[in-house]
Order: sequence, then C-alpha cells, then structure tokens
Amino acid sequence: MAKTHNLGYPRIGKNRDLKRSLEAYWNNDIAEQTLNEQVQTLREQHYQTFTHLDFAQAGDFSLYDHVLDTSFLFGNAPARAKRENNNESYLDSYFRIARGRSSKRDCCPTHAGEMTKWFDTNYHYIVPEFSKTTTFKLYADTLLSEVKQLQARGLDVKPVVIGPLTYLYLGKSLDDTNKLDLIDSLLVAYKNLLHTLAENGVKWVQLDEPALVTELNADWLSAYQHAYDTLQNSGVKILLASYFGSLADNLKVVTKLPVDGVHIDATRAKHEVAILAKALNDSQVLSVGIIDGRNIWRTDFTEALTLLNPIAQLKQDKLWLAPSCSLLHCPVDLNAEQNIHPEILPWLAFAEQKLIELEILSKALHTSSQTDQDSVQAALAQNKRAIDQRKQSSLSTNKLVQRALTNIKNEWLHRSDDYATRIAQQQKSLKLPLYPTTTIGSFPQTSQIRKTRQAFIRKEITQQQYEDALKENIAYCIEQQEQVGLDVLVHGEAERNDMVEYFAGHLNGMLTTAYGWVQSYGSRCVKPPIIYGDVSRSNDITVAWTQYAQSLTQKPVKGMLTGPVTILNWSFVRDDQPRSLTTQQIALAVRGEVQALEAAGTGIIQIDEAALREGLPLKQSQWPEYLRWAVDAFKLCSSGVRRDTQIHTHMCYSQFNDILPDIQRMDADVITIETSRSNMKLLDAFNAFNYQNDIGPGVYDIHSPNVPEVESITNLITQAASKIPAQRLWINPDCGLKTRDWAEVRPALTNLVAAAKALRAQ
Ligand SMILES: CN1c2c(nc(N)[nH]c2=O)NC[C@@H]1CNc1ccc(C(=O)N[C@@H](CCC(=O)N[C@@H](CCC(=O)N[C@@H](CCC(=O)O)C(=O)O)C(=O)O)C(=O)O)cc1
Ligand SMILES: N[C@@H](CCS)C(=O)O
Ligand SMILES: [Zn+2]
Repeated sequence: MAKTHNLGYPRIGKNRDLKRSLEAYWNNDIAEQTLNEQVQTLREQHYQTFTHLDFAQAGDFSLYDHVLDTSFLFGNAPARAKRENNNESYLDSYFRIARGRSSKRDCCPTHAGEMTKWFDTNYHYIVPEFSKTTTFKLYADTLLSEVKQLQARGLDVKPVVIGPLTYLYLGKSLDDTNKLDLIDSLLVAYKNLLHTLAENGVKWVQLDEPALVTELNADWLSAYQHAYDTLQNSGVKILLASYFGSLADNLKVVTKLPVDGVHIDATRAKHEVAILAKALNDSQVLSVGIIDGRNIWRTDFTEALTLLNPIAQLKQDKLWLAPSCSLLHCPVDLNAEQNIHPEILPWLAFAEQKLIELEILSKALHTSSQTDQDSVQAALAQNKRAIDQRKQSSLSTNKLVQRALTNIKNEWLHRSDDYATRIAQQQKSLKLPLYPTTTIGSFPQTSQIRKTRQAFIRKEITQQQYEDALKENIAYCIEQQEQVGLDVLVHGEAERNDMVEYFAGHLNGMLTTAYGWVQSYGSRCVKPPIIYGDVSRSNDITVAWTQYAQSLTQKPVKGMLTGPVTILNWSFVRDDQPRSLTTQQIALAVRGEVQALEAAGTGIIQIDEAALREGLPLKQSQWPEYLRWAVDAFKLCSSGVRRDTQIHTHMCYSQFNDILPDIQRMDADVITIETSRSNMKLLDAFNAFNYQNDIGPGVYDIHSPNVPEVESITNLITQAASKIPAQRLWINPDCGLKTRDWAEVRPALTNLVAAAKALRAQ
C-alpha cells in the first residue's frame, strides 16, 4: 500500500488557541511554564492527526515561524537576539527577533527580523540574515525533544526541515556577501543534524526545497548538486520536497541528486508526475502531493486515481502519498462550520478532512481486506456524488454575470482623460494644499470594536446596536483626524473584520467561514473567504459608511475599497475556471461600487491592491501574462468615473522596481506605498522610470510601535522631493493603522501633519 505522510499541519489550533496563549504570554498574563503547558496541549492535538498516517512529522510545529526556527536550529539567530549580560530565556530571545522590542517596554530595544511572504502564499516568515561573519552551528535540542516525544508514542518519525538551498534563498545578505558562498559551512551543520537524527533512530528526513519551483540560474543549480552530494550517506534517508509549482527546467537536476526520494506537487505540476516516476531509479521513493494543500476543495478521487494508478504500477512500494504542500495554508476543521450552505459543504475539505482523503486514496490504490474494500467503495461513491453535484450546481453559475463579462468594452479599461487633465480638474474641485496629508484607511481596530462585532455575530446585540456602535467609532475617528489636522480623511474601516473578508461577505458567489482561520504571521490570522461561484454585487457595500463619515466633516472623506486582485489572492479560489476570469468578475463588482460611491458624492476613492505585487507567479517568465490581466482588472474597476473623481491605490509591499511599467499602466491618480523603512530608496526607481502620477511614499512605519519624530518625517519627505516633484507628493503612513493603538496613532499623525506644515512653509 502507498505510504501516507504529511508535510506540515496548521499550528494555530482549532480555535486559534496558539494566538491566545502567545498573546497572553506577551502581555505578561501567563508565565513561561503556563505557555509551555498550553502549547503541549496543542501539540497533543497535532499528534492526533498522525493516526491517519504512516509517518509522524516533527518540526512543523512552531511558536512563531518555522523559518525563524531554522535560523535558531543552525545557530544563525541575529546577534541582537542575545542581550548583554543576558539572563533571558531561549524563548524570549526568540520572540525578541520575531517581534522586536520597543524602548518603551524594554531596556534593550531590538528591531524585529524583517517579515516577508513565504513564496506565493499569504503566510509571512522572518527573513534569515547573512553576512561575511555568518557562521552556523547545530542546536538540535528542541527538534530532538519533539522527535523523542513522538518516538515514545511508538510512531515512525520523519522530521521536516527547510533544505539548505531554500534556507539560503529565503534569506538576505546584509553586506555584499554572496549567499552561495555560505553553503559549505551551512552544509557542515546540516550534515551534523542528519547524523544526530540518525543516532536518535530517525530513518527518513524531509528536506523542503520549494526554491526548486522558481527559475534558478546555473550557480544555484550546481549548488544543489554540490549540497546533496555532500549530504548523502549521513545515516538517514532524504526525501527532497518541492512544492508550489512545477520543477520545469530544474527537473533534470533534481533527478540527478543522490536523494532517497522526491516529493512533487501533483496539483500544480500534474504533468511532471509521470515524467518523474520514470526518471527516478527503482530504489528512489516518489511522493506524490495529490491533495491540494493550498485550497479547500474536496479532492476529485476519480481524477486522482486516474493519475495514481499507473504510477502505483510503476513504483510499487516506492510510492508515497501526501498533500501537495504543508497544510499550514488551510483552515483546520470543516466540522466546526455550522453556517455554510448545505449544498456547498460537501464540496469542501479543510486540513483534517484532507488527511482522511489521503488515507482513502491510499487504500483505494491497494485494498486488501473486504471491509476496507466496502468502506473505500462507499467513500469513492460519496466523493463522486459531491464532485458531480458541484459541477452541475446552479450555485456556481450566474448567467447575468457571464453576460455582463461579454459586454465589457475596451474603453471601460481607460479613464476618459489623461492624468494631466484629470489632476488639474481634481485640484480645482478638491483644493488640497501642497503635500496633502492622508492615511491609508484603517484606524485602530480596538478590542472594543472586535468584541462588539463578536456580540453581534452571537446575536447578543441587535443590528441597530451594532451599527450605532460603529457610527460612534466613525464619529470618534473623524473627530481625531480633524483635531490632528489631516487633509483627506477616512471613515476608519471599523465595520471591517478584514479588508478582504468584509467584501466577500457582501458579494454573491463568495462565502465566509466562522472558524476557517489561517496563520498570516505569528499570532495573527485571517479567514480567507471561499469563491465558489460567479461573483457579483447586489447592493452598495461601503456607501452608507462613507456618507455618514462625510456628513460629519467639511474635509473630503476618501471612499475605501479592496481591489479585485487582492480579493482574489487572499481568498480560496474556484479551481474550475482561470483566476483571470474570476478576477474580472470581481473587478466588475468593484466597478459598480466605485460608481455608486461617486454617485453618492465621494470625490476620492481608494482601491487597495496590497496583494497585486505579491501575487506575481513564482516563475518570472509567467509575470507578463499575470500582470496583463491583473492590471486590466484594476483598470476595469477604476476607470468608469468622471475626470474630477480622484482614484487612489495602495500597495504595502514595496519592491516595485521590476514592475514599474505595470504600475504606470494602472494609471491611479495617486499611489501610496511602503517606503519609510527603506529611506525612500524606492523612489529612485519611480524617478528613473519617469513615473507620471501622484505618489504618497509612506513616512510612518506602522509595523513599529515607535512614534516618528517631525524631523525624521521632514527628512524623509525632503529626500522624496529630491526625486519626485513636490507638487506630486502626498504625506501618509506606510499602511493602515488597524494593528496600532490610538495612543501611538494620535501623536504619530500629529507629527506627520506638523512635518507637512513645516515643509509647506519652506
Ligand atoms: C495586510 N494584511 C492582510 C493580509 N491578508 C488579509 N486577508 N488581510 C490583511 O489585512 N495579508 C497581509 C497582511 C497581513 N496582516 C495582518 C494584520 C493583522 C491581522 C489581524 O490582526 N488578524 C486578527 C483577526 C482579525 C479578525 O478578523 N477579527 C474578527 C474576530 C474578532 C475576534 O477575534 N474576537 C475575539 C474577541 C475580541 C477581542 O478580545 O479582541 C474573540 O473571538 O475571541 C473580527 O474583527 O470580527 C487576529 O486576531 O489575528 C491579520 C493579518
Ligand atoms: N485600507 C487598508 C489597506 C491595508 S493594506 C488599511 O488601511 O488597512
Ligand atoms: Zn497596506
């Protein structure tokens, strides 16, 4: 029978238990020992998932981030993790890098490690830091203790560790060190790890190398050969795991590596499974990632078995089955959901259900006993019913939406006037000063707001009470902005649990879950909505909130929307039509909302596309195709307005150098971006490209609790003005303020306005 294993499981627990424990510890509400006890309970739940599997994976659980764990495992924690005369626990050193420490709360302020997106997911990892002085040393105690815990339960343990090349690939060089120059010293530590695991009775180790699905140059490819040549014969068998895409040109290199098995993502590289099965030798295991770890759809068993049957013939007992990647990116348990449409519920599988699917598929390949045969046949039949029913369901299709798409005219993708004409008109109607000040949209989502929403969801308060509470919050937010003296105000987004989930809750063809939490970073989670059908908008979504805010002030209130590409990239998408088509449907819906805002008198409308840049495919050769439809979707939703309506967009991930022509093609009147941490360097690229439209480079790093001083803001804007004409500059924070407190936001925005006034006076 094909062996089953898992690449990783969600760590947060069924009810975001890890979040609650961590935040209680950080708040000093519980001691380290209590945290450890609570985490152990969570791990016990994690271990329950192994009952379906032939191997128990170790090393996939993490208190904050598995990449940071890898840095600590190989002794590459940044030096600032250790305070001088340190008596801090390992845990606190770890959190020092994970979260940083501000001077307000600690004698030794420490800046956190940089966070960035884990490949094309919405999970953020802490970037490893490398320099000329980097050395590596194995600290395997934490991993070993987990291995031993599992072995004591009689389980066959397969530790999961990020592979050496992917670890280097993920990191950043703080000086001009070539990361590949570090490979030999890193390999000594890896070899040491493999020997240590072997001495502790481990037979298989999974080394994750998702960097192999990117387009690597010859130096990286030969480093792969060198690394795995070095790691062979270390006493354990190595399963090299690739995921998130096809191996493409790297496949040839992978088949030459002296490893004992290769895992491939059969959901994104289906065509490579048979090729790899033939290319591997008889003693090498092929692990087929047959269950989609990046989505929530039930697996089509008929399709899966059609793929697997010939492979099983060929590979016999050397075939393993697994999810395509770690289940970290999936919600935990579908059984917790009480309110999903009964017709849609059978179409879905969350992490728990996916492991059961794996077990059934393995049995379906080789059923031995009659009981198994009966139960497998029943499961296959039930699966077929659900898959067929989804294909035929009227819930997935909406003829009106499909007709609306065919009616889209090319001119809908363009503003009626060029930027110069538009901005002149907008200046006339808006009458904003030089260096206009604004924010990105959200203001602190206080515990009070979240508790009130929770009470509304639990029906403890009425809709009227909930709306009154939100209005009170909006009024407070407007009052604060007026006091601070900002020029363009926002309503503050108090009504939104999340910038994507909120819109999903108001669009047809999308559903939101009650407990479908997925880790975004550390203790922070999101509930990605599920796009199950054609998307459309029936009612206005944001108009009433924006109008209410506008009724409280003479200053312009900016309407705030999330753009189609971001809604797509941060949702679970349907797998029965191209992403581009789904995005176009969302774009039409957002276009309707933009026009409704304009009709209601909103003169400035921001359409956030935070996830447009990060949604770029992992293979650069596929960028042009993605950027074509992604930018078109933005243009479709933003272009149907008058010339004097000002369209803003916002992107908080900053590496735009390579996509500036596409940013220009978006043709937003104003773009606000994250720049404060990079000292406005990004603007060099805008300058060199001769970018034409208005820009609001962020001057307040909202990821840090520190309040920026007036002088630091004026310095940043002075630098910006040396690159971009002052007439085209806006002053704003890097991103939304929802994770900050009012106590930080108020003085920070006061300083921001003071800096703008000082610069205007000059
Ligand atoms: C910009 N970012 C976003 C990404 N993806 C998104 N889908 N949305 C984003 O904004 N990706 C990239 C980044 C990631 N950044 C963040 C930042 C912050 C969070 C975050 O704070 N998440 C919250 C969950 C927010 C939420 O939806 N809350 C609900 C549930 C209310 C709740 O928790 N109630 C409590 C009681 C209240 C209390 O005591 O506070 C309870 O039930 O116990 C809501 O507001 O209704 C988090 O807590 O993790 C995520 C990504
Ligand atoms: N309008 C959103 C954008 C975040 S990227 C906010 O301010 O939170
Ligand atoms: Zn942002």
